[in-house]
Formats: sequence, structure tokens, C-alpha cells
Amino acid sequence: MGHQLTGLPHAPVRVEEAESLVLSLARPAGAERVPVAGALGRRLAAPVVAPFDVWPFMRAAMDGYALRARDLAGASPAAPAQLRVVGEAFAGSGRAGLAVGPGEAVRVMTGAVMPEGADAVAPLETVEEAGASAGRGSGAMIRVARELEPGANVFPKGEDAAAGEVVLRAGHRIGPSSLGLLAALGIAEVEVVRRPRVAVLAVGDELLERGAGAPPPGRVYDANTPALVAALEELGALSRPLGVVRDDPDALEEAIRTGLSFDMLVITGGASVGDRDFTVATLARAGAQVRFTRLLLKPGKAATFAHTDRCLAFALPGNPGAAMTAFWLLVAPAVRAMAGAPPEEIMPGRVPARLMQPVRVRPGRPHYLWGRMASCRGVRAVWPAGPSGTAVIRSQALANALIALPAEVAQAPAGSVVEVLPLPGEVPAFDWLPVPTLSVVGPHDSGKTTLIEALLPELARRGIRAGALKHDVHGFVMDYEGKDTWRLGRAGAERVGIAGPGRSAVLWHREAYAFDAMVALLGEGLQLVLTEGYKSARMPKIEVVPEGGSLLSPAAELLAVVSRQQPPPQPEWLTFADLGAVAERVERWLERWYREKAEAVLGHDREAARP
Ligand SMILES: Nc1nc2c(c(=O)[nH]1)N[C@H]1C(S)=C(S)[C@@H](COP(=O)(O)OP(=O)(O)OC[C@H]3O[C@@H](n4cnc5c(N)ncnc54)[C@H](O)[C@@H]3O)O[C@H]1N2
Ligand code: MOO
Repeated sequence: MGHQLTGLPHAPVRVEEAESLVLSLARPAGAERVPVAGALGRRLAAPVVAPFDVWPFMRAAMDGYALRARDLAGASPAAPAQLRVVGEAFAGSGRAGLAVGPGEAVRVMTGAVMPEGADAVAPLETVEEAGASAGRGSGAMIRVARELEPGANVFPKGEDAAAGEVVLRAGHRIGPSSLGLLAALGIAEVEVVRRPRVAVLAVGDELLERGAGAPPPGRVYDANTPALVAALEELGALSRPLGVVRDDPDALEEAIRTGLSFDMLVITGGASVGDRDFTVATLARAGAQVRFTRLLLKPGKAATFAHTDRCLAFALPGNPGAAMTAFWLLVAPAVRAMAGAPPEEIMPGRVPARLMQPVRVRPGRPHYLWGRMASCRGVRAVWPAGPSGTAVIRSQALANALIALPAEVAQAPAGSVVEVLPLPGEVPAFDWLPVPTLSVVGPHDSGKTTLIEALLPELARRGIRAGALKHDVHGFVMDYEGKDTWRLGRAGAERVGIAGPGRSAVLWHREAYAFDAMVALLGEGLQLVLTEGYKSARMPKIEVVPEGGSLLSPAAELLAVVSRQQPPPQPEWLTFADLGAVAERVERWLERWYREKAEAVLGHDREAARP
């Protein structure tokens, strides 16, 4: 090979392998003590221990009278307890030596130190203040007409933390409420993980630093640096843009040497094998050990990882779609680890989500598409945020997830379940039925089950995972008297499950039978539930018409009519010989169904994303 990768490792590396190599070298940056006021967003390097009880004393939780609960034993409207007021206390005016003895009370306001001996507060509203001075001063009498538990209307001492208790563990990310807690603990400085210092470098003669107006011919604005700098800051790093460097080996080497003095260096551009791509060779020349130069990934293949003793260096492809895909997969976890995140927060887990729009990709390498994710009653839904080419930046702006498609996948139909990698950003919530239903109807013995039976493999061939729900009106038997499942159901289990290799079942022992709940249960992980019967339910249908028969369903509900007669009496009707065409209609209807649901959430984003 006569290009910059000559002599360097060029075998494509799997993303998972690359991630574990990078993470094995990403150590938390050292610790530093910072004033609490400047610690927002930082990770604790050591646990925080409460130096004293918080809160430090027992306090009144209501405006009222502090008293001994046992003095109210037997108190009732008919026989109120009578107590003598011996003093008063306000928040912040703790008078030393204030105590409550038998038959006594102290007038207290919320937050006041509870007087010695008192263990409950009777709120003002429940107390009758007797006598001319209306209970304000010492010597006045009050009546309480009900009992109180010890501890009633009192904030206990140490309610939040006892002295010596760990209140925040190492790795905790300091948020606004953590600052409140630290203040309550009287802590002015905390030990946090140093923010990793990350240099960002953009390479290319064609690149212009940020500016206004259309660039001169042949030039483009550097879009990677601002995106990377912001993402790095969000991840807890201290980023330093080194600017744009030309495709010149000497200029590049100087910039890279500067970059290698940071904890991390992220370069974009010049990472491929072109005549003016020098990034990777220069990294090696500047003394970094190059570990891989290719990822098994689309987009983001041209990604290099190298390191020195003190610096992790990434040379990402210049194309913004490829650069940011590789960034979220490889660089972001390393930054989190270096910023002190605990292990469970370093690699955001991939989560399953239902694809709302079909996608097609060229198989061969794992593919990542910019996605928009929303949640629906606990089910995640995702759709492409727009075109996902390697040079594309617009879809990224709308994305809050990356849709991960394994190497062998060429297409994923609407409704299929895919893995997604959540990205920073809100996940909007919406509601819709978890899975669409399609009913096969027709007179008794017309061949409904036969049709579903023949249709299921046709749908499977199209990548559609379908379930089936049988409507029964006669009282089916699936469980036999004396069987364990029968006994558990009879004993009152609302649902009884039985699980075995290749076959499992759930039996619902319920008075009322709920179609929606049944479909939701069946639909888990599937794209479609086919039901048999339900001819009067308002849902899309396929109707089977026996020889000489006529239609039962309103035309508007019908996706297809399947006649048992050959040729069919109506030219637009299909027959059992045309099941491919029936499946085709089901597939198109499904795509529309998912698209319409997605439409409801996409709103204006949709237009921006150019469907
Ligand atoms: N013979 C081959 N050519 C290419 C291959 C390959 O395997 N063999 N891979 C292609 C793929 S895929 C990618 S991705 C790119 C990666 O190449 P480079 O990292 O060398 O990127 P550049 O050539 O510098 O730039 C590519 C493209 O992106 C634009 N760019 C670069 N930096 C920025 C920036 N900061 N902001 C906005 N746009 C940027 C640049 O102008 C180019 O248009 O290689 C392919 N070629
Ligand atoms: O591999 Mo390029 O880096 O796909 O987009």
C-alpha cells in the first residue's frame, strides 16, 4: 500500500473490541479539590461523609405547641387535656434551657429547636387557647382535644444523615440538589475528578473556521470542531479547539505534538488513504502508538486509535456523519471514564426500540443511523431522523439516538424491534396501542384458520414477525383438572405461566376478558397480531368468501378479500393462490400504520427531516 497506512495495523476492528481496548486505557484523570460553588456537573473523586447529623437537632415541623405526647393520653373533645404554657421558641431563636415538664407546653414555630422533654407538636389549629392572654405568654393555659403519637409533627435529628454516614459515593455527578446537600452538610470544598483536557483538531485545506455567508468556491466551514467541543463539554471534559490545520505534514506534526500534550486528542479529517491524508502517519511520526486504523462500521470506518503514555488520540474521518458516529461509539465512553463516571454510566446500554419506518442499508458492516426516539407507555419507538449518509449533518441535529443495525441486516421493516444507543437529549413520550391488529373474518368453516396458516410464512418471508389471537366463544380447554397449572389457577393466581424449551404459555384467569390487554401481551416484540373472528369489531380485516358467498364486512374495513372460487367472482378479489399479493397488502398497510403513528409524534421535526 502506497499510502499513509503502510506499516500500520489496517485490519478492520469490531466496534466492541475497539471499545474495550480504548476503555482499558481510559483512566480517570487525577483528583482536585474545588469550591462547592464551582462543582456543578463534576464527578466526586471520593465519597462525601456527613461531618455531623443533618439535620443537627430535633425541630418543630408545625407552628403549634411542643409538649409530651404522654400528657395527651385519653384526651378527647369531651375531655381535653389542659396544659400550661411555659415559654416560646422560634426558628433561629433557640433559648437554652427551655424545657417541657409534665402538664407543660412551649409555643413553637416551624423550625424551632424542640424544648428539652417535648416529643410532639400540637398544631395551632387543633389547640384551644384559653384565658385572657390567649395562650401567648408563659402561664397561659391551652386545651388539646386529641391524642398525639410521640414524634408527631416533629423533624427528627439526623433525618437526612447521621454523622459519619456516606451520603454521596465516588463517581456521583454533582447536580443542583447535590449542591444543596453539600451546603446543608457545611461542606465548602469537595474532591472531584479533574476534567480531562481534550484537544480538538480539524484537518483539511478546504476547511474554514466559523464564519458567515457562503464560503468561497471549493471551501467548506469546519462543522466538526463546534460539534465536538460542545459534546466534549457536555460529557464533562475541558475542551480546547486547536483550530484548523492544513494538509501539510509539518504543520500537522506541530499541531499533533501540541495535541498529544493533552489527556486526549480528537482529530477529524485526513484519516483516509488519499494523497493528502497525513493524519494517521503523522500521529505515528509524532510518537503515538497506533492500535487500529479501521473500524467495522458504517459510517465511521476510517477511525484510528493511537496513544502515548499520557494521551489517548483519535483520528476520526472528516465526514461529519462518520466523525460523530465514531465519536459517540468510541470517544464518548472514554471521556466519561476519564471524567470519573462509575462503570455503569460509562457505556450507555443499548436498548430495544420499535422501528416506526422501514429502513434499508447495504449489508456487510454494522450500520448506524441517526434516530429519533420517543417512548410510548414504556415501549420505545424510533425512526430515522432523516437521511444518514456519511457526510450528513442535518439528521444529527434532530437525533437523540443511534439506530444500530447488525452487519447482516439489509432492511428492517416498520414495527420490527431494533437496538438503539441513546444520545443526550429529551425522549418525548406519547401514547398509542403497542401493536396493530388485523382480523381474518368469514362465515363458519370458510377457511379463516387455513388462510392465517398460509399467510404467516408469507409474512415471515417479508421479515414481519406476527402473532395470532384466536377468538373463542365456547369455553376452550387448555388446562386439565389436576395439572399443576390448573391447581395454581384455581388457587387464585390471576395469570399462570408455563415455560418450557420452545413452548411457553400464559393462562389468564380473569372474569373480564380485555382485548387490548391481550393484544399488548401477545404483541410484545412482534409487529402485528392477526386475529380470527371479531367480525363486528372496527378494525382492518381480510375476509374469506366461500364459494357462492357474498361480503359481510364494510368495504372500508377490508384490506383484501380472499375468495375460495377460482377464478374469483369479482376481479379485484384475490384467491388462495395469490397469498403473496395478500401479504404484500398487509406489508404496505403495516408500513402506513407505523408511519401514521410516528407522524403524530414527529410534528414539525418530520418536515425538517425530509421523510
Ligand atoms: N480510496 C478510499 N477513499 C475513501 C475511503 C476509502 O476507504 N478508500 N473512505 C471514505 C470514507 S468512508 C470516508 S468517511 C472518508 C474519510 O476520509 P478523511 O478522514 O480523510 O476525510 P477528508 O478527506 O479529510 O474529508 C472527507 C470529507 O469530509 C469533509 N470534512 C472534513 N473535515 C470536515 C469538517 N471539520 N467539517 C466539515 N466537513 C469536513 C471534507 O471536506 C470532505 O468532503 O474517506 C473516503 N474516501
Ligand atoms: O467509513 Mo466512512 O468513515 O464510512 O464514513
